Amino acid sequence: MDADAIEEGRRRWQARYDASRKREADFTTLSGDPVEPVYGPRPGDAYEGFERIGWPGEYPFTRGLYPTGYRGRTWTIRQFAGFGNAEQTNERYKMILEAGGGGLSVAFDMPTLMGRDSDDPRSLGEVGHCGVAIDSAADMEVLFKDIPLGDVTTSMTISGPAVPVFCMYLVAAERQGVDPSVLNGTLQTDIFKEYIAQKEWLFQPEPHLRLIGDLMEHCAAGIPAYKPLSVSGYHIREAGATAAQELAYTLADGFGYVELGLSRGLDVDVFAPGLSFFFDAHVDFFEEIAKFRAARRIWARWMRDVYGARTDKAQWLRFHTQTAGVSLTAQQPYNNVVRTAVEALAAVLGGTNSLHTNALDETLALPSEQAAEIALRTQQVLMEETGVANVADPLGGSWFVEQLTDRIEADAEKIFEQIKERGLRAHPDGRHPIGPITSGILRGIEDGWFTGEIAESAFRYQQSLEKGDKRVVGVNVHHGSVTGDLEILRVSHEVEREQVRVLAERKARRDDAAVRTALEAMLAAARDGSNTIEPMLDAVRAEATLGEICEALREEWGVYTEPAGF
Ligand SMILES: CC(C)(COP(=O)(O)OP(=O)(O)OC[C@H]1O[C@@H](n2cnc3c(N)ncnc32)[C@H](O)[C@@H]1OP(=O)(O)O)[C@@H](O)C(=O)NCCC(=O)NCCSC(=O)CCC(=O)O
Repeated sequence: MDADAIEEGRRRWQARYDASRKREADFTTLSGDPVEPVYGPRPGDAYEGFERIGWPGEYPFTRGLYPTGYRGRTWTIRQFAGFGNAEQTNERYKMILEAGGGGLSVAFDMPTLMGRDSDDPRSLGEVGHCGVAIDSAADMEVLFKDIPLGDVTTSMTISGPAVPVFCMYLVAAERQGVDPSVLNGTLQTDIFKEYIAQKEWLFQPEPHLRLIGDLMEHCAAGIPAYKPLSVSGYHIREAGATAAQELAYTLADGFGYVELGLSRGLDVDVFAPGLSFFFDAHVDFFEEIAKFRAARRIWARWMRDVYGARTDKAQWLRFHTQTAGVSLTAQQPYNNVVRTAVEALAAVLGGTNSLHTNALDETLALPSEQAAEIALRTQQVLMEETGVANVADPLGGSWFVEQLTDRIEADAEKIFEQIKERGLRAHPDGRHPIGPITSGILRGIEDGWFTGEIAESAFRYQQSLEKGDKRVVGVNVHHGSVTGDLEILRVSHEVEREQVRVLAERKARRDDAAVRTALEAMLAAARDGSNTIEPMLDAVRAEATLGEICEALREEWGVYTEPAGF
């Protein structure tokens, strides 16, 4: 790009920056020297390929979504938490909010993630263990007791049974007297990554996609700020994918949901802002920063050029980041604080919109209160002390980071081609039921391609670790203990007994006939193709349990068994 065009862009950015609201904060270095809100080429210099880098707040958004970067608003500190019953988790949420957490993020226990009630024999031993147990709207009410749902953005990490759990959240809001249309938050929902990596699905892919389409329709029509899909690379990366695979599979999944929305006749400029993303911040500092920058650029280009999005918001890739659980070690666990800080810094330099920092004890158990607090404070140290929130995309223009960004983008584009090819194998006539990327994803799930590719990457990494080419302190180098014992959070089995008892009591009190009628109406909608959300809401209002709703749908739609493969 020639120098004049760069200057014109700078002036455009400056005008938008001047017109934007900034935080009341001291934007100088520790020594008191002023810093600019963003840096670019020296005035008068040309810069080849600058259109790929650009200015913050402008297409292709490589440097961030807002002209102000974090000067307008810092990222959301959103710590993922949940354990035991709704009451215990509610206490933890209040502690997080009092300590300066900016939003909530619900971790559900395994039975809830699988759409099963706490009294299901298959839930035995798991109730309240890796997250909070939620059986019905009544539990959801307790979970958010004294937390005004209209004022706090709430993320819920659930995908198989996302839609019924979302209905419980809506009903809890209704019972607080909050108008659902003002709710703001995020539901994970992303089912593609379940088949690809995390493996927590309820049905075949098609009925899941149908439910997701219902949810997108419902939110686009009536809950404009809510993000019904958090397209997640985190679990793909944690399963062993490389950075480029994480990026490409996740963005492809995002394209799949765009195709789903379009196939339902929704307006891309209306529903696309409801898609947000969730990435892993692993420990290779620069590669991660490059990944985040490439993610925004690829998404904006595809949204504009392939799917016809016209507004900035529909071209924006907004993302939450979690530091890499898989990088934490049980050996010398206090070192995990350092790893997490470095990973969090990469997320921030990559422009994350929201961040979870893992606690040092998470390889061993759910975080203790003390470990959870250190994790939260890690973000606050970055935010308040280091000056990283003063300048947008401070590594933009670094030869290394720009080249890494380009390379990861090119790798991702190659993977999109492979996915499209798989779609054509499934539909050689080019007539795709939902869209070309969706066909490729579904084919890649069916034939185990994604799983195989990830397994291959995980295997290669493990080999290099075992050979000593890759080094991890306390694991294959620098052995020995630097710390004493950790105090681990243990969730008592009493939680399960109590949850089962309360559930039985609630079931005894409710009107069973009303539950049956509501479930029948929901199944009728499932059969006739109309939107399932309203009848599901009625079932939830009647205190139908999560297990009852999911079981009814399982019976209707059948279950999914992964093809065997190696
Ligand atoms: C979009 C995100 C990513 C972030 O939403 P947030 O509300 O926190 O932040 P945001 O939208 O970026 O910002 C809030 C509002 O401020 C505005 N805003 C932000 N920065 C601004 C700036 N500089 N200038 C002007 N406005 C600005 C935004 O446009 C938005 O307004 P408007 O709303 O008006 O636009 C959302 O989807 C989210 O919260 N995701 C979290 C997902 C999550 O927690 N997942 C946990 C998974 S845990 C998991 O899966 C477990 C893994 C495991 O351990 O196994």
